[in-house]
Amino acid sequence: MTHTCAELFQGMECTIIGNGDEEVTGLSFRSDAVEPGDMFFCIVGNVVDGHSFAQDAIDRGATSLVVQRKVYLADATDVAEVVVADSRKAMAHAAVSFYDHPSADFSLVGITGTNGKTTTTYLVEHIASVAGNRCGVIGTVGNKIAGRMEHSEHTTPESPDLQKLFARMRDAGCTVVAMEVSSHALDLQRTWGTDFAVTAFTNLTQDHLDYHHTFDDYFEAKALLFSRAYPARRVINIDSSWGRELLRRATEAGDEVITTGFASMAQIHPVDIAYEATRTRVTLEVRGAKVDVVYPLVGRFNVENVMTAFGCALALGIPTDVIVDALATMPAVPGRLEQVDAGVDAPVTVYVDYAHTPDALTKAIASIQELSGGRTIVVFGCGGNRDAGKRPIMGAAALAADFAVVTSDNPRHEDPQAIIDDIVAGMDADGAFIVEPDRRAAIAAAIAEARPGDAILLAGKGHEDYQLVGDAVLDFDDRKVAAEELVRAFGETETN
Ligand SMILES: CC(=O)N[C@H]1[C@@H](OP(=O)(O)OP(=O)(O)OC[C@H]2O[C@@H](n3ccc(=O)[nH]c3=O)[C@H](O)[C@@H]2O)O[C@H](CO)[C@@H](O)[C@@H]1O[C@H](C)C(=O)N[C@@H](C)C(=O)N[C@H](CCC(=O)O)C(=O)O
Ligand SMILES: Nc1ncnc2c1ncn2[C@@H]1O[C@H](COP(=O)(O)OP(=O)(O)OP(=O)(O)O)[C@@H](O)[C@H]1O
Ligand SMILES: N[C@H](CCC[C@H](N)C(=O)O)C(=O)O
Ligand SMILES: [Mg+2]
Repeated sequence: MTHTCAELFQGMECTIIGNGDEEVTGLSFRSDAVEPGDMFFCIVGNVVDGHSFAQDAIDRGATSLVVQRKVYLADATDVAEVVVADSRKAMAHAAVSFYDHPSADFSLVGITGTNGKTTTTYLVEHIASVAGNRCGVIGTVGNKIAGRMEHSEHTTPESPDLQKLFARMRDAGCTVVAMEVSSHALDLQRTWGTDFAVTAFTNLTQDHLDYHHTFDDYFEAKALLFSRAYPARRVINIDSSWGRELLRRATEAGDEVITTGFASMAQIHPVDIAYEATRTRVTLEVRGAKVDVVYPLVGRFNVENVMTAFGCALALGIPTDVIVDALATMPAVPGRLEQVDAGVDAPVTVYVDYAHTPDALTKAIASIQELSGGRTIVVFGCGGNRDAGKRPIMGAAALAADFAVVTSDNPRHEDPQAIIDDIVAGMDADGAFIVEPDRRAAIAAAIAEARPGDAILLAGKGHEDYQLVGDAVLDFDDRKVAAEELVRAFGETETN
C-alpha cells in the first residue's frame, strides 16, 4: 500500500516543503518503530515533544516528516516536511487516506461512556452476528476479527493502528464493527476522519480526571462522538443529565436518535425485571411495544447495556425478533461478573468483575447483593498513575458490602501502600474491612472470611491476566488465583 505524501494530505490544509511526490510506505508516530520509507509524525505529547525524535526517525529510514513547526535537518535535505496545525489530526487524516477509508465499507458502531462500553460492544457483536453479519470488535479486552481475538494495547488504538485494523476487518469481509471509543481517543483525535453508522452513549461518572481535570472537560471529550465531526444515528442513555444534554444537542442538530434508560420517557425502557442466578428476564417497552427478553447475563447495569445494544441493533436495521433471539444466546463477557469455576464443591460463589470506578463498584456490589442470599465480600484496589480522586470514593463505596478487603490493583509506578492509604481515607475507620496489599493473600483472606452462602466479588482487574508493578508485567489472573485459592480452601475433587 503506497501513496505519495501529497496524496495523503489531500483535503487538509498543510505546507509541503521538499518533494511531495515521494512514495510513503508506512506511517509511524514512535521513533523506535520507524521502518525505511515511513512518514514520521512529530507529536507534541504530554510527556515529550515528538519533534525531538525527528532525526532518530530519519536515521531509521523515514523519508518524510509531519511537523507543527519546521525542523531544520541539515543532513537530510531530501526528507519532505509537511507542516500542519495539528499533527494528531493530520496523522488521522493521512491514516484514513493511506488505508483507503476503510470505515466507509462497513457499518461501524462507536460506543462511549465511563462504564459499559466493552459489554455493549460484545452484545452488538453477538446480535449482529446472529443477524448474519461478519463482525469486528475493538476494545479493552482485545480486537476481534470475525471471532479471532488479538491483543490490544489501548481500548481505542492510535489512528494509524486503528485505520490499519479497520482495513484488515474490511478485507476479512466484516460488515459490522463494534468499537469502544475512549475519551482519551476522542481528545487525542485517534478516531478523526472515521465514518460511524451509529454512535452510542452509556453513562458518565467519575474516572480519568487525572487526564481531563474537570468533569465538564471529560464530558466534552465524550460529546465529540455526537458532534458534527461524526455524523451518525445516535443511541443515548438519558438516565443521566449528561445523556439528556447529548439528547438536547442531537435534537438541535436534527440527528436521528434512539433513547434508552430506566426512565419511562426513554424509547427503550424496562417495565419489569426479574434477576435470576444466571440470567435476567426483562420486559422492555421498545418504541411503545412490549418485548420480552431473556439473556444469560446478570446485574442491573447489564439491563442498561442490553438496552443500549438493542438501540444500536435497531439503528443498524436489525429486526426486533432477531435481536430478542440473539440475546437469549449471548455468551459471557470475559471478566464482567464472571463466576469462577474452580472445579471444587465450594460453599461460596466468587465473581470476577472489572469495576474500577466508584459507580461500577457500587453497581457491581448491588448486583451481587441482588443475586446472593448470603453476605457480600469485596476485594478491590485502585490503579496507580490513574485518577487518584476516585480512590477514597471507591473506599466509601466498598463499605456497601458486608466486608471489604482493600488490596492492590495495578500499582504501576506508585507505592502500593500510598494508593491503599488514599482508598482507606474514604472509609469509616469502624467499617468492616481489612487491608492486605498482596492481591493473592487478599483473595485468600476473603475466602477465609466467607461463610457458606456468601458471595465474593473480586473487582478491578476483570479479564486482565497480568499485574503491572513498576515496569514489570507479572502473571496474575484473578480467575486463576481465585480458583487456586478455592481449591486450597475446599480441596480438590476426584475429577481434578
Ligand atoms: C494519556 C494518553 O493517552 N497518552 C497517550 C499519548 O501520550 P502523550 O501525548 O503523552 O505522548 P508522549 O509520551 O509525550 O510522546 C509524544 C510523542 O513522541 C513519541 N515518542 C516518544 C518517545 C520516543 O522515544 N520516541 C517517540 O517517537 C510518542 O510516540 C508520541 O507520538 O500518546 C501516546 C502515543 O502517541 C500514547 O502512547 C499515550 O498513551 C499512554 C501510554 C496511555 O497509557 N494511555 C491510556 C491512559 C489510554 O489511552 N487509555 C484509553 C482509555 C482506557 C479506558 O478504557 O478507560 C485507551 O483508549 O486505551
Ligand atoms: N452500564 C453500566 N453502568 C455502570 N457500571 C457498569 C455498566 N456496565 C458495566 N459496568 C461495570 O463496569 C465494569 C466495566 O464494564 P465494561 O468493561 O463493559 O466497561 P467499559 O466502559 O468498557 O470500561 P473501560 O473504560 O475500562 O474500558 C463492569 O465490570 C461492571 O462492574
Ligand atoms: N482502561 C482503564 C482500565 C483500568 C483497570 C484497572 N485495573 C487499573 O489498572 O486501573 C484505565 O486504563 O484506566
Ligand atoms: Mg472497555
